[in-house]
Amino acid sequence: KVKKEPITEKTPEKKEETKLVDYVTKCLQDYGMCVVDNFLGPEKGNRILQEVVDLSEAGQFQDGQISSATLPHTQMQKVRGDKITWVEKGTADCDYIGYLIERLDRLMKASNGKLASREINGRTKAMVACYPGDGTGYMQHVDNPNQDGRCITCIYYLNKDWDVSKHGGLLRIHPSQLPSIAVADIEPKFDRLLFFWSDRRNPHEVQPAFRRRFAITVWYFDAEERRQARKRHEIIGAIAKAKKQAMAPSSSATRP
Ligand SMILES: COc1ccc2cc(-c3cnc(C(=O)NCC(=O)O)c(O)c3)ccc2c1
Ligand SMILES: [Mn+2]
Repeated sequence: KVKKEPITEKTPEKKEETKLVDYVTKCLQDYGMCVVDNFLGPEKGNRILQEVVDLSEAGQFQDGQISSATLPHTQMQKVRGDKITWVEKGTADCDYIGYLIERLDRLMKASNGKLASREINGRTKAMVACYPGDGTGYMQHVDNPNQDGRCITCIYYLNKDWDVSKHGGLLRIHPSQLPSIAVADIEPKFDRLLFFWSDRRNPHEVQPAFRRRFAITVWYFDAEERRQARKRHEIIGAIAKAKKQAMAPSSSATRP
């Protein structure tokens, strides 16, 4: 008697998610980056935007800027003009930002094992960033130039009716994995999700923004790289401690 196999009926959402996982993993493999538009839909997108605007207007953002010490003080060209605040799932008054984090975690968990040899095993909190629109941006940089463990940068944009020709604020990536194209220009559009490898494969910049520009970034960790980074950190800490002890005036020494 043949055992009747249960039909694993995939719900439409399940099918949707599998399709998205296949698209994201293939894109990251082939191009080192991936854009997903209309990720959550307008209702959820608007809820998240409202929470971010409320955070911004409640003065929750701190200056994220790093100023380039090399330039004379007068023309201090800010390396980075964004103001940031960190949000975790469960942060008060951030239920919809929490929902976004939940959806990203699910997507990354489902993508695990399909991202080259990377094993994603954790993430940072969500960094909510606001470029104030004063013409500041972020000079070309690499998110993770020295193997700190972060392997995928994931940015969710919240800017309605963004017109780069008027508002600037373009994200320009100079992908080293794609010699064929010089740059990838990504507009910070509402409900747009962007992934890219956080390491030196993707130097990028935020061009000067002339309108308030919101984004939420989560960095996902690669287990092995994170382990190595922690180990290096511990060794550096141990050396510093040993040095301090060696330099401290030893109590046993008799005062002259
Ligand atoms: C030591 O504490 C901190 C805290 C927060 C930090 C945030 C960034 C960062 C990195 N990249 C971008 C970016 O590329 N944005 C692209 C876009 O918005 O389209 C950005 O906005 C911000 C870098 C260093 C940090 C150090
Ligand atoms: Mn960056």
